[in-house]
Amino acid sequence: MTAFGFEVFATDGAARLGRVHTAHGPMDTPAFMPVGTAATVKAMTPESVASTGAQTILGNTYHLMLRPGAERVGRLGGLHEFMNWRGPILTDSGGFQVMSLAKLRKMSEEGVAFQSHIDGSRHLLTPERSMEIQNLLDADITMAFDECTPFPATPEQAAESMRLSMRWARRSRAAFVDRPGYGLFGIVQGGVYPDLRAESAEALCGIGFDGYAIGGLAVGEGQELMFQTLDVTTPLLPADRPRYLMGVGKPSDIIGAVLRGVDMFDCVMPTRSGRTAQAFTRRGTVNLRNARHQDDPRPLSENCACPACRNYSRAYLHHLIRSEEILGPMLLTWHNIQFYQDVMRGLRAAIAEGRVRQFAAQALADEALG
Ligand SMILES: CC#C[C@H]1NC(N)=Nc2cc3[nH]c(NC)nc3cc21
Ligand SMILES: [Zn+2]
Repeated sequence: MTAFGFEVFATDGAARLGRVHTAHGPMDTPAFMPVGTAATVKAMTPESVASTGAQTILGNTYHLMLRPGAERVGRLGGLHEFMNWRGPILTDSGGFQVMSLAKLRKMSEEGVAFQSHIDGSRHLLTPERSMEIQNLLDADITMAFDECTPFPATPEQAAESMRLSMRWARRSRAAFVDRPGYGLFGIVQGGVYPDLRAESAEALCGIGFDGYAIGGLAVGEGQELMFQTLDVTTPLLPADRPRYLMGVGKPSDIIGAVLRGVDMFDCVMPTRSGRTAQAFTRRGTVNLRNARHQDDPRPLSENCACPACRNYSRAYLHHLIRSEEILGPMLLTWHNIQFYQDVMRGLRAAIAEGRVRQFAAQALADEALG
């Protein structure tokens, strides 16, 4: 059985070309992981997701514990069996979602008591219960249970929140069911305060994790402050372990973070935008709802292998959107996931050839042309 592991094949500055090995197969990095919150990447079949080159998808403890229930997914063979996704699955621990979705939350040292936003049922999430749920889901990569520091937060608030998350990280490590090919990632907290980020990174390294995530960025602090925080955080994390920037981001965020040593990304932008008629292109996003597309016979993108670009015109996509046809969000989501995978493939090739800075400069120049 494969042991969980991470190989670095090449570096270009701080950027790394690597591969994460899991029980359900490899993930080439830098990698973008489509979000599959409720055991589905919205508007996509697993086959269509796999066709884009995506190797790993995300699931969410919070959503799946509420519906259909973690024990039920476990009885049905785990998430891979349940949703027919045969590659690696990373599940978030519930910390972030319970903050953003749950009602009537009550925090304590033990964990978070809350009511379901679906039916008002009462639940308690603790580090131990989050580890149990992610084990029942059979996640290849489990995330530590953390307390998500609100933004903005004072240094005192960020410090108190981060230190609670570090105590929960230790409890997550102790409760994690260690199996060959399965890994547990810690999450660096500390808001936008370099000294707190450093304290958190050192605390996690002292506990020891299979990978290290950076949480609490892309929450409105702006790209420059996000990059500054990365500049002080990634060097403190072990070079032989994957680094995962949670919830990021638009293409220029991802490219800038790869240049600063980040290996893994997830974001709802490509899927959510696909459902709101926004298509990603090298020149920025295109709103297919706009009437200017109604007679445009050209494909969305000349050099994209997705079905939307191979088989249809902008005029047709515009028609589907205006007619509220389900095929519209399906094709645009497929294109957006393909676009993100093409950006990651371009980054991996550029790192392999030692030209990642030129790749980044070209991508930014293209986007600036609009
Ligand atoms: C503070 C903190 C934190 C992180 N903690 C956990 N468990 N999941 C996350 C998911 C995120 N999605 C986004 N989107 C911007 N940011 C995230 C941050 C976290
Ligand atoms: Zn396309």
